[in-house]
Amino acid sequence: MAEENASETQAKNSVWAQSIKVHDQMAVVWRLIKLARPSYLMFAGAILFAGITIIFDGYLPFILQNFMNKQLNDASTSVKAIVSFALIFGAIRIFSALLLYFQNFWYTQASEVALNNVRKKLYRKLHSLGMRYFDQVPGGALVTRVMNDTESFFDFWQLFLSLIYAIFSIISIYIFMYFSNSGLSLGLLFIVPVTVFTIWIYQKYSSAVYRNMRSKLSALNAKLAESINGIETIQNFHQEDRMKHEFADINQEYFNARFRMVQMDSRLLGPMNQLLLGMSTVFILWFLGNQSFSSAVAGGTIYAFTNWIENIFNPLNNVQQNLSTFQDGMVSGYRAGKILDDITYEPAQNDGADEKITEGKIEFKHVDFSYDGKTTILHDLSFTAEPGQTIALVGHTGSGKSSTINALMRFYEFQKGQILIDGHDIRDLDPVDFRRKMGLVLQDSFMFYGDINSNIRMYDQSITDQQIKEAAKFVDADKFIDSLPKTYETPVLEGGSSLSAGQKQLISFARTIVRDPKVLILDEATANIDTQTEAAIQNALKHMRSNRTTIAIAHRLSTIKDADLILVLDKGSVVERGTHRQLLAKKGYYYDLYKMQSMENAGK
Ligand SMILES: Nc1ncnc2c1ncn2[C@@H]1O[C@H](COP(=O)(O)OP(=O)(O)OP(=O)(O)O)[C@@H](O)[C@H]1O
Repeated sequence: MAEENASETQAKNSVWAQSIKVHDQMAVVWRLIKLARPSYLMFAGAILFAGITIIFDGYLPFILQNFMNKQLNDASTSVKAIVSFALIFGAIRIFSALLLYFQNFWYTQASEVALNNVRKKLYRKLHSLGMRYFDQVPGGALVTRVMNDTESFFDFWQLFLSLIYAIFSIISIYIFMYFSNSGLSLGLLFIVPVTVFTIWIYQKYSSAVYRNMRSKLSALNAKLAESINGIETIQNFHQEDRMKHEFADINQEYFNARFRMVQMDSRLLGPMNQLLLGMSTVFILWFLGNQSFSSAVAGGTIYAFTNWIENIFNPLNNVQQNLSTFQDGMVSGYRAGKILDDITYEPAQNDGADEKITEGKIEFKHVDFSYDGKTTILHDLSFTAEPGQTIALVGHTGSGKSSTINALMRFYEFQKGQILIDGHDIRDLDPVDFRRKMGLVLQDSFMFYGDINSNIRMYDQSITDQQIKEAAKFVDADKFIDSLPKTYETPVLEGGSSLSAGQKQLISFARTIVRDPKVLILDEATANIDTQTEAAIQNALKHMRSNRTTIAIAHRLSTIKDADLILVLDKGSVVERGTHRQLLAKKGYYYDLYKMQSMENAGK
């Protein structure tokens, strides 16, 4: 029940469920036009061709009218006159078909180029955003925004063309009709307000139905993502039936929403247009019939007017059928705009920051840190790591160990105090040098699609194969790599699912050490690793730490007994500090922690 409420709340909170204000819609339209900037020239060319096609569409019935009224009624007309008419008519048709081809080709091409640009722009923007942003927006939602939402921009730009096409068709056809029969053309103006009204009504009702449908689709996607991501837990806790029922319920709601949409489209659009077309034709026949009592009405005029009227309704039909695209474009544009306008950037360095890390001395001076600017997580944190020293951070879960690393690595901005490296304010350090000299090894090392080589080299071509082998040897990863059939060329899947947790750790050690960092930051793995690999890892860590300043998060206190300084954290404050011996002698917080772990280990 709680789960159902959660998905309902999610559906209600989705952008689809909320109507977007007219002012915001205009801003989105303007943004979508601006995003298409790299394709302006191609769009303009396609629109120009569309303009010429429109004029031909209006002109052809006019020539036919003249032909029928003059040539066909004139007994003295020559074969030459008829053939030249046919040639002109045929040439215009062929030219118009060619223009249509170029118009479609250029416009679609222009939309593709614009789409490509938007995707690149969004991706670049995501990489400029800080961790704080990713804490707030789920990864699945971002994939939808960069991939699916941008697809609807494509349709939106197509709709834009059909709209321009329809407006210019109507104007041009009315001009031709006016020259053919001014009274009748003015009478037919009634189509314009009626059509605008129909579109308005349709838009008003369909937008609610459409938004409802899209919010159900979002909920359905979310349910699917949840089932795939949580498949292990679902199977483990026998949740399959519950998930199946919940999915079936949301799927049914989506079906119902789609059904309402189809019902509405088929009720409103097609029949309404047919009705209007019928009424217009009746009006033409009535008007010309009436006129024929006072003066002769030529057959060509009737033909031309019925043709023109159809030429007005065709593009209108096109626009109406794509109106749901407008809703799609609005919401997608709104969501993409939110990413592009987001200012949750990575913490910035000071202007002209170019100081380099040379020794690796680290100082925290009265640092306060908060993720959201409201709850302070680290309070008045101070410590110094002299070059080559190892500082260990210990404490219960949630005590602030990872947060200390997050502030030191500049993943998040800290609010108060100072962090100095080699005496320089951390904000004055050259960002490229900073990332290269600070070697971070996380608990969960991410593996990229490629092979072991590329995962160690990380696409830095200045690193040689020899250096990769030396780094692997240094961290004791060479033995397991050499035992694989393809050694360093062994393929690695995204996430490293083909490797064990310990092997991934060793590769990530090699990845860090090959860059020869000045400072090592370790988040000790808590994953269960077999004793042999564990010994290899501990050995590698010892090796890596020698001659490097190391800040290590230690979950097992036995691994940091030799640290130069141990900081015991509790609720973001240092409650004890000293060496292993000093802290044991104190018989305080650390002593209790150590005792507890020793007892746990003895019990195993
Ligand atoms: N990205 C985040 N956004 C907001 N609060 C966070 C974030 N990460 C951690 N916190 C909060 O900061 C506090 C300290 O968490 P931190 O991850 O630093 O603890 P830790 O000592 O590393 O814990 P563990 O040993 O479980 O990894 C916790 O209260 C946690 O809820």
